[in-house]
Parts: sequence; C-alpha cells; structure tokens
Amino acid sequence: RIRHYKWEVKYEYKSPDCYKKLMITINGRSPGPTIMAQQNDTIIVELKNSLLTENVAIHWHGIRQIGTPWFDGAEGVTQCPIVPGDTFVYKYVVDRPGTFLYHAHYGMQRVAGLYGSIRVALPDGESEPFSYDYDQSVILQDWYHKSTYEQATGLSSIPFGWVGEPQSLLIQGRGRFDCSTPGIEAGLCNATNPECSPYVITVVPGKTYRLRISSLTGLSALSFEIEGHNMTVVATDGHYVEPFVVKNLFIYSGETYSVLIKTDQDPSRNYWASSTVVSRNRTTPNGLAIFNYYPNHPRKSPPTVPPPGPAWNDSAPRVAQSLAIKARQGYIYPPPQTSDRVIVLLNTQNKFNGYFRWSVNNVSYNLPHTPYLIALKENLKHVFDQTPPPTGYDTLNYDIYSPPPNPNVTTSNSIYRLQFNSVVDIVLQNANSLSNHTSETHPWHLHGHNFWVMGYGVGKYDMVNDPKKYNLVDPIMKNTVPVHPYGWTALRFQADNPGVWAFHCHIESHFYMGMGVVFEEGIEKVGKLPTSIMGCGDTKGFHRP
Ligand SMILES: O=C1O[C@H]([C@@H](O)CO)C(O)=C1O
Repeated sequence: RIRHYKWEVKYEYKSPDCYKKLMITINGRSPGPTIMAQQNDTIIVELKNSLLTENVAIHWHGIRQIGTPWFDGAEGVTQCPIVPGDTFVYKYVVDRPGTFLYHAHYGMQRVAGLYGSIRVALPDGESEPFSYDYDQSVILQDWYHKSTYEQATGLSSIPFGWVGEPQSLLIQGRGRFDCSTPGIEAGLCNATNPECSPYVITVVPGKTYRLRISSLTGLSALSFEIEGHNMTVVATDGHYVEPFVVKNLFIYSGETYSVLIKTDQDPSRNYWASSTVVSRNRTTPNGLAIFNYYPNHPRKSPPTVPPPGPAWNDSAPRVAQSLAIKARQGYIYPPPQTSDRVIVLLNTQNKFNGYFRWSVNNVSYNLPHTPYLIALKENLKHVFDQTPPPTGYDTLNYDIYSPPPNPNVTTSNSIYRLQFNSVVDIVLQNANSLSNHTSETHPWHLHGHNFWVMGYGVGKYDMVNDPKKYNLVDPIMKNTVPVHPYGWTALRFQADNPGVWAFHCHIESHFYMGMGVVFEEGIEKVGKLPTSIMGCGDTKGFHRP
C-alpha cells in the first residue's frame, strides 16, 4: 500500500501556551498530521517549503531507510536542504510496526514546532502480544518564547547565550504560560485563548488504553504520569518490552513508549496528566493535560492539586527504569555475542576559541556544506576531513568527576567508517561539564539502525570488567538511549545498512553545539542517488542529468 501525503510547511502565529509567537506548522498544525500506516507500506510525503527565507529537511525518526539512505532527512549528512519555494518528495518503506516520529533536522528548527508522529500497525492477521480497547498518541515537548534564530545566535556567540530552561511544557501541542508574569508585553499573552486550553484525553471507565507517549523536547528530560493510575510499559522505539509497571515514566527526547492504562479509578471525576522536568534544576511549571473520565465535562478541573513529580536531582530511579527495560519474552532478537570493534565516546562540554561547545573525545562536530552521502558516492574527498576521528580517550588519566582539565577542543567534520556487516560496540561515557558538580543527561539517537542496549553503569566504564556484565540474553533494541549523569551506556549494532548515518545527542542545542558523530557503512552498496537531494556545496550542477 502507498500512503500519500501533501504537506505545506510554513510559519504561522500560534499561542500553544497562551503566548503568541511564530511557529512552524504543517498544513496549519503543530504537532503535524500523524502518519498512519501498516508494516511494509510505502510512505510518500510531498513537502512544499513555504518558509519564505528558510531551508528545511525532515528526518523520519526510527525508520531505518533500508535501500533509501538518501531519504533519511538529515541535512548535511544525507541530503541538501530543501530551499524556500521548492517541493521535495520523500519516499520510503516503514519496515517495522511501532511508534515513530518525524521532525525537522536542519539548524534548530525542530524546536519551532516542526514535528509529528508515525504509527505503523501490524500486517493484517497479526496481533500484538497484549490487548487494549483504545489507542492514542501523545507527544511531549518543551517550549521556548525565543525564536530558534535567537537561540542559535546566543549559542554561537561570545559571550555565550544559553537557551535556558523552557517557558512551558506542551502535551500534544498545548501548555500554559502564566500571562501575569511580569514584563510580558500587553496583548501577547491571553490566558483565555482556546489554542492553549489543556489537552484532553477522554476515556471510558473500565477499559484499557494504549497510550503512545513520545518526547521531542529541545532540552528537557521528563517524567510523565497520570494521577492515581499505574502504567504498564509494553513497548519502546518499535520493540516490545517485557511488561513492567510504573507510576511515572521517565522519557528522554527522541524516545517513544507504549504504556497500558486501566481506567479503573473513581469515574465521577477527572485526573491530571502531567509532565515534569527532571535531571535539570527545573524552573518550568509542569505540563498539564486532563485525563477525562466520560461523561464528566472535559474541561472540569480535577479536584486535586497536580502531582509534583519526582525530585529533579535523584538519578537513581531513572537509572533503575533504564535497567528495567528488557526485550519481551517471545520477541527477543538475541544480540551477536561478540563485537568486532569498540568505540568509546567521551561526552564533554568544552570551549573552542572561546565558544561553548560539546564534544566527543575532545572533538566538537561540525557538519560539512556538502552532504557526506553525495561526497562519498561521488568521491569528493576534499569536502570533509578524511582523517578518522578518535575511537577513545585517555581512560587511564581522565577524571570524569571534574571539569575538563584542558577545556579547549578541536572541531572536525570527519567520520567513522565501519566495515560493512561488522558488529560495533559504542560506549557512551558521561563526564562533568564545565560547571563544577554537574553532569547532564544526554539522549543519543542513531539514524539508520536499531541497536541493542547492552548495559548501563555509574562511573567510569571499565574496559575489562564491564563487558562481562552485558546483557547478552534479552537486551531491548532501541534507536534512542540516555547516558545518565556520570554514567556510561553501552550499545551494540550491526553495520548492515548501506549509507551514512548520524549519531547524536537529541538535545537540540547540544547537537547544534557539536555533540554528534557520523558513521559510514557499505557506501559501495548504495544505489544510484536521486538528483533531488543534490544542489548544494560541491554538488552544484549535479542535479543536471
Ligand atoms: O550547553 C549547556 O550550557 C549550559 C551551561 O552549561 C552553561 O551555561 C547548560 O546547562 C547546557 O546544557
């Protein structure tokens, strides 16, 4: 089956949290339309860029793009940007059932509202290993009143202008900023605007709901809960999880979870659904939606105060949740028991020529102007640094509990070239940032693959002993995974998807500040590139037949 979408991307004034600002919409909406498909369908999205003065590119987050690496949507990696006025056609197969996402992958555009979800159902005749009566998707987001241009300019200025904590948290595109905050210009914030009335999840008593919860925050790690209701986690990133029950779900930018919720509480009232910032000293109020028991009025406020959420600085329950996620019995894809190569990636905040940057093994990442996929296929060796980036750091002497001793780094656009079909282990090692006693949570997202999550640990990764603790039996497969403060996370994947794939921190400002790497595998197996991805950098003129 072919699912054909026509999207127009443009700026519009919106008030998702009652405060009026420019937002990027798809066909007038943010979140954009949900792509509904069945496994093995072909998705065609005809995207018209009506942003007037701004390029665009859209990444299909969690879709592996097998055989179509040129439609991954990572600007600078797999395609040239789509220029204003142009229409670009994405065409790819959704090869796995589950919940996935799409979002802008150009500059810091995602945080302007250009995102949505993809829901892929099982083929006819197949059924899920759990049952439910209703199925609903909710995207969590954090929201800033400064434009992405102001944010990006601050991040790349001296003195450094940090984006700061978000002004509000959105649940399915709706949040609430306090319009009586001092200093707000008259007329910009209107608490009675229907655009910012809380999102309502209406439920019938005595049923089971599947809630597909995803996060596309720009910065925040979140805890999500529904007052008085437990949630049974059953899937993440398109893979079934051995079920476990939580009161609150920790979710990081780029992750998706399916949970089951029984509507078995007092049906005479409504309940709060709430998102709370964790892992950073929060100043943002909780995001609130209404979990509405039919037939109560959907706007009737619950009689209770919203749940405060967990303590922001207690990382133990977050690590515990990470450790609890295992592949579901009967749906286990056993990992290769050994790997061919180990790449350790030290995550640090540093400076380069006085600019704040994030880096991996002391190299801060810059995207080239000519996309790698085209450069590699056409053998344009001069467009990026051909020296491979470092595969580790000084594990013996580096103290992950102190700010970097040499805070200065280099920048590079070089890439890791992986042997086709080889098994690669990646160890993400977290450390102290430039501020004392601070280590942040970074959600890392890999394009083109699902990886096995082999293990998590606190402290410095031990090359000899920690691999012995890997889960070789039932590790979950995911596409996005957190590395916890002062901790490490180990992943394994098979380099079996010909193409060029980004791997980066999903915090929008951190990727913008250099927190990412790129892998190449099997470039010689990549088919003929479509000319539509060309036209920028050294590929100018390539689009002529
Ligand atoms: O990249 C970042 O910069 C700030 C801070 O470290 C410096 O202001 C912060 O919290 C980040 O995540």
